Amino acid sequence: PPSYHAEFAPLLSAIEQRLDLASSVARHKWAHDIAVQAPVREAEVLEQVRAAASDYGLAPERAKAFFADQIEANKLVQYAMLDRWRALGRAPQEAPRDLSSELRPRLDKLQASLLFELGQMDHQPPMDCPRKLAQALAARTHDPLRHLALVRASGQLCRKQ
Ligand SMILES: O=C(O)C(=O)C[C@]1(C(=O)O)C=C[C@@H](O)C=C1
Repeated sequence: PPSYHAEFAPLLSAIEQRLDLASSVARHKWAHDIAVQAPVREAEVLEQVRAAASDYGLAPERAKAFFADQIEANKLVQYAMLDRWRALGRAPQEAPRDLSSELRPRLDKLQASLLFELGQMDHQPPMDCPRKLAQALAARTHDPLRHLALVRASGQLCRKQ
């Protein structure tokens, strides 16, 4: 049993929780015909994590780079979902959840656990990080989009500098 990559589990779970909101964000953007890219909001998120970084033993630039990857992964999933819905000519029936009153606050709430788990990992970096991470990602999902999103989100995990 591949328990040797268990050390990645808490951080990857936190990453996945944030990615799980991407399709709801895309659903809102489809309903209101809003662009995926929201530069002002991105700058706000990155500034928030820079400011919070030291509470988790992280350098501001490390926290920022990690979150820039989370945002890129989120957009990857959003673009993929919108592409599917355009091809089908419709999105799922579910009522869209509101971006500013519901979804962004939920994304904000996940910041703490992501920074905490990144801090834990950086405090004790796994040996042979890139290979173990790849194995952990492979074991985590068989969904191609989800796998790609996780690869993007963890792109700089093993590169502390
Ligand atoms: O808040 C949004 O509009 C999102 O799409 C979420 C998010 C993020 O991952 O935080 C992703 C893309 C946007 O450019 C800004 C922020």
